[in-house]
Amino acid sequence: MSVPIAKISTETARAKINLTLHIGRVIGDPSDPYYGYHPLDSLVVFADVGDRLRSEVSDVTSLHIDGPFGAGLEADERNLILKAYKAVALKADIPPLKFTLTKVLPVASGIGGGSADAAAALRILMRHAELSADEWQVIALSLGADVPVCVMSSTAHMSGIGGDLHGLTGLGSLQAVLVNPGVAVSTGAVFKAFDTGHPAWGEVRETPRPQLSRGDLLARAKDGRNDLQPPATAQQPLIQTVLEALSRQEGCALSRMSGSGATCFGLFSNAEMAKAAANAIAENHPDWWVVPTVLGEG
Ligand SMILES: C[C@](O)(CO)[C@H](O)COP(=O)(O)OP(=O)(O)OC[C@H]1O[C@@H](n2ccc(N)nc2=O)[C@H](O)[C@@H]1O
Ligand SMILES: Nc1ncnc2c1ncn2[C@@H]1O[C@H](COP(=O)(O)OP(=O)(O)OP(=O)(O)O)[C@@H](O)[C@H]1O
Repeated sequence: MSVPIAKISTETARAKINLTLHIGRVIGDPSDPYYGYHPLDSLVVFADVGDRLRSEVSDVTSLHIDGPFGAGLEADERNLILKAYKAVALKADIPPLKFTLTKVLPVASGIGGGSADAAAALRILMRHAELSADEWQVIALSLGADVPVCVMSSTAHMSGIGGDLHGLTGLGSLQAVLVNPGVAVSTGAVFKAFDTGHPAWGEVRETPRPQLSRGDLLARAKDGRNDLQPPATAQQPLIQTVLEALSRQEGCALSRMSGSGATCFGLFSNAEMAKAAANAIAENHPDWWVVPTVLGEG
């Protein structure tokens, strides 16, 4: 059975938000394939804001980037979209594709923009190549720990180093505001600081603390935390300023950092309160990226 080929494809690369992120002790066994990585346990939701990726069957594979955050990103072979293409091309016969990425999400900001772009590219490539579910999973994880969950792009419990996924349905949605203060944070550096900074951040468990397995999204979020927030804030104190700006807003039920930062989210009782909070923060900080959004739908 051959895969039906669409000449033009489009995908949205939605922002990934770690409502909770529990981290365990670094994998210290050099014979382990995930040596140097950390076991994690996370409740992941997706926002209704994201990058847009378009592809068109062409004579040669290329990438063009535009959009508000396009200038901060090179369109060369280091880009995760071209890495995804290359990884699939090693396994299957795929046509050259001309990709256009509209970069809406800030780069290196804890909301998986690069991972979501790679995942969007994989979803497009799935229309051009027939590989087994296991092969797609191996390719996704080889591109980044967040890529498999971004391929799913729906509410999930994530464990292992990021590749063990369990989809969660019926948990509804949350009104939220995302805020990034315009400072890039290196994921690897924050994990390193997490390792070396103890006991300042508390004791590191060998396996990460499990998630609450009942209740709605807000109850589950409130039960957990982001273990990377203290080491990231120590590296980038502006994160604390963002968290305070969010928690000061009327109706803010919870404020927390996502991923390795620096983007933080605030959860609000309703859409009006989220919009009012976003307007107030944007007015005080015109240089910050501030977006009211819905988390967990679709
Ligand atoms: C922090 C999270 O965003 C939470 O969702 C992810 O775990 C990070 O996912 P990602 O950005 O796709 O990460 P990768 O590109 O695979 O790894 C970047 C770096 O983060 C560290 N890393 C990442 C994932 C993990 N489970 N343990 C780690 O220690 C490693 O030092 C690695 O070199
Ligand atoms: N298409 C892309 N978009 C964004 N970053 C990319 C892309 N391709 C490669 N990168 C590189 O990947 C790195 C991480 O980008 P990304 O936006 O996924 O980080 P992040 O939001 O911190 O992720 P996480 O939530 O997984 O920690 C950046 O330093 C960037 O240079």
